[in-house]
This record gives sequence, structure tokens and C-alpha cells, in this order.
Amino acid sequence: MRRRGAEGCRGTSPGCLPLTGLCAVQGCLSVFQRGRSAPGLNSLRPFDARIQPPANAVSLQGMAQAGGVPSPGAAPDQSYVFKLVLLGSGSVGKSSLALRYVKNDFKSILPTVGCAFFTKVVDLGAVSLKFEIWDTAGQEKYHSICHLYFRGANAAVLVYDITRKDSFFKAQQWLKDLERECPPGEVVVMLVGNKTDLGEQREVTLQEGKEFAESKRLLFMEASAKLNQQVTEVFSAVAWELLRREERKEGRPQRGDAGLALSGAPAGPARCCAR
Ligand SMILES: Nc1nc2c(ncn2[C@@H]2O[C@H](COP(=O)(O)OP(=O)(O)OP(=O)(O)O)[C@@H](O)[C@H]2O)c(=O)[nH]1
Repeated sequence: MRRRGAEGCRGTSPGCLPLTGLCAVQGCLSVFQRGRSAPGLNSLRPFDARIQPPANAVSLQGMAQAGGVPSPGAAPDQSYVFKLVLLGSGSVGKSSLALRYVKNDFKSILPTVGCAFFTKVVDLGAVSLKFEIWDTAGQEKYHSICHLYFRGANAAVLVYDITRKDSFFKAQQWLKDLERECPPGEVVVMLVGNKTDLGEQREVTLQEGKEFAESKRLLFMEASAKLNQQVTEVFSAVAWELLRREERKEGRPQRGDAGLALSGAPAGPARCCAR
């Protein structure tokens, strides 16, 4: 979250790359430009990664320029910007979830090359929250560069396909990678079992997903980007949890708990990066 000193994964742990490491992404972002153009995506030019403002540098004005206008009546100090990364194997539906959430659309999308970028402003009553959503490529050949996107992340949505057991195991691997690079408790992690519309082909039971999430103290939901089931709820639950943590840090009364209950998020512990 970029506001008054709060930071997510700062990239200071051994696995995180120094700032210059971003240059390594440029090639892949260029490829992204050639290889992919889904409506609703904000095209990411190679130099965008370099000009990205440092943590704490986003102002309200910056939000407005990016389309993130705070809700009327919200005081300037009640706006937040959070970086959220979408992680998971190829074809589990990361881009589809993002597209559904941001544009309420579902269509055939080419595999992501490098990373795609979305923004979405969430109105939580008196508080306005902007998500910067980094949709990483799930194909194995991009695995090593995906770590670059962990830098500064406040939240991670870890997606698997309920019809593919391998993608469930891979999500567990992604969590380990995240834990290696982000200090425990710094990142809100939501585990999502996508494609519930394909229930007859299910290989991962609801219980398995739930148990794993509970064992790692993650938020958990199943969803269908195709049928638009539980998609908004996934991101809303993350938003409320981020807000709740922020308010706790600031010593304010916490509205987030009620929000979590309303959005249908699990009532259990919502910590992440727990070892
Ligand atoms: N039936 C069904 N298909 C889905 C759902 N979500 C995504 N798909 C399909 O799954 C395929 C992969 O979706 P993507 O959103 O591109 O998956 P991804 O995880 O972003 O894939 P990479 O870009 O390779 O990492 C596409 O054919 C989608 O139409 C869903 O909820 N139900």
C-alpha cells in the first residue's frame, strides 16, 4: 500500500531483486506488447516498470490521473493504493478473473506473456481503495521472472483450477516462493479455486482447498470467472482485509471485520505468509 509509510513486500529479503533487476523485465514486457492485447488491459510499456513511483509516492492526484477518483466525501487521508499480484499455473484463469473483476467480461484470452496490468478502484464507503493488479504469466517458462512482481506487493491472489490437481500443487509452490521473498504477515494472500462451473471434472475438493488455506492461514474462496460467481467477493475480501490491517496499524476502529463477513469471506484467520 502506498500511503504514508506503509509498504508491502519491500524486496529486502535475500530472494528479492534490487531495483536494477527490473531492467530484466523489460524484454518480457516488450514481448507482452507484441504478444497480447486483451481489452481491459492497460498496456504496459517497457519503461513503465522503471518509472513506477517508489513505495509511498502515490498521491491522490496520481490516483485521479489513473482513473482512481476517491468517493465523494472521502477525506484525502482515506484513500489507499494497494498492489495485488495474481499468481498460479498457466490457464488456471488468472487473466479471466481479472478481466471479469475489472470489466465484467469473459472472453477467450491468449496466454499472458510476462505480465499484464489492470487497475480498479474499490469504493468501501468512506474509504476509497485502488488496486493495481499485476497479472503474471503462469507458463513455466516465465516462472523465474514472476518473482520480480512480488516487489512491493500488498496482496497476492493465488489461483488454481479445481479441475487440475497439478495446479493446486503448483499454487502451494507459489506460496513457498512468496513466503521466501515477503516478510511473514506483510502480504494478504487469498487462495482461489477457479472454474467451479466445471464441477463434474473436479479434481480438487472444496475441503482440500479449505484445509490447505486454513493450514497456512490464507483467505480462501472458490469462484468461476466464466459464470461470474464469487469473483467480486474474492477481491472485496482482500480489500477489506487490507483495510482492516491498515486500520489496525493506525489504531483506528476496524470496519474490515464486518466487511469480510458481508462479502462472504471465511471467518477464520486471515494472516498470510505464515511459516
Ligand atoms: N470453464 C471455465 N473456463 C475458464 C474460467 N476461467 C478461465 N477459463 C478459461 O481457461 C483458459 C485460461 O484462462 P486464462 O484467464 O488465460 O488463464 P491464465 O491463468 O491467465 O493463463 P496464463 O496467462 O497462461 O497464465 C481460457 O480458455 C479461459 O476461457 C472459468 O471460470 N470457467
